[in-house]
Amino acid sequence: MLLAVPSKGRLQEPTLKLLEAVGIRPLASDERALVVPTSWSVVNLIRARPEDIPHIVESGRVWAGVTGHDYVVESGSNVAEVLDLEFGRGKLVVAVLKSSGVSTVEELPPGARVATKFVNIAYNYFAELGKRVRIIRVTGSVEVLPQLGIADAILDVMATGTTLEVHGLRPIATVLETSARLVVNPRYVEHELTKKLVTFIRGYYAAQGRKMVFLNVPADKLEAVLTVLPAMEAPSVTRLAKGDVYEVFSVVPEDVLPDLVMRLKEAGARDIVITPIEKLIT
Ligand SMILES: Nc1ncnc2c1ncn2[C@@H]1O[C@H](COP(=O)(O)OP(=O)(O)OP(=O)(O)O)[C@@H](O)[C@H]1O
Ligand SMILES: O=P(O)(O)OC[C@H]1O[C@H](OP(=O)(O)OP(=O)(O)O)[C@H](O)[C@@H]1O
Ligand SMILES: [Mg+2]
Repeated sequence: MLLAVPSKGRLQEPTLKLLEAVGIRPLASDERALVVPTSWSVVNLIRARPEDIPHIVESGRVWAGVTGHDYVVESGSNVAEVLDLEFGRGKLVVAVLKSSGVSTVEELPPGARVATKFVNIAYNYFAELGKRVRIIRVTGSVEVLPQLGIADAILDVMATGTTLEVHGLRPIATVLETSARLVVNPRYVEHELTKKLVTFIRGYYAAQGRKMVFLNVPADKLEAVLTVLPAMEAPSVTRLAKGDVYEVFSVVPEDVLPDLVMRLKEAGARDIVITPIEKLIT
């Protein structure tokens, strides 16, 4: 399987971190290598620009990739977005200079110049509104153009809003929400290897925010402890080799742990061990 990963920018590091967490470690010999073998021998990474990944995956030679939803829409490529990877979250907005006095897209004058690198999204957005604008294609650093008098508005990614603020801009409309997605060529969505990759990524995300809890409980306290201990199905209970003591373990939400541990101790639990979960395949 060839899997396209961002070669730069905001998505590069979280994508490689996710793949490592799933167990797919790049075995790159050379930093500049664009084809990288991995610890999953059947998976090779292709390092590509995020905006190019939808086209590359649509070609079919590369089965799958990680890129932003905005680039999938912009490309118009026929790829399946099988997972929202929850990073690279932002939204595409139309923004204008605060000093322009414009506060809605409707107030933009006919023929207003809109600078963006998302030309197709912009064209479709304004066409649907029936708003005549002049779209100016740029490749980046869009936010500086209005104050230079080169554009009346921009259509670009906003996350915290800092870049807009710094350039005296105000968002006046949200065009779409975006985040990193696992995109797969439609021919390979049902392939065993794709299913394995999706299962392991889902397993990693399901494990986030959960911990394993192991504890020892004297037999006469077992009932009281079990009423306090949450579980996905039910806690596991095994009798220790000696003494009238049980070992109990369960998967619990991480955020309830501080109160839970105190309640377990009060109910009679002891030797409470808390461990992380690498993956939780449900
Ligand atoms: N500040 C941000 N916060 C969250 N996601 C972002 C942010 N900037 C970009 N993204 C998302 O990351 C993806 C790739 O954008 P990225 O910035 O990494 O590359 P690029 O913008 O194409 O290149 P460049 O950064 O050189 O302009 C896009 O889907 C975009 O929506
Ligand atoms: O709303 P904010 O939090 O300010 O983020 C939005 C900015 O981030 C990105 O910039 P750029 O692509 O240059 O940053 P990156 O290299 O980290 O992706 C994007 O193009 C915006 O300019
Ligand atoms: Mg960027």
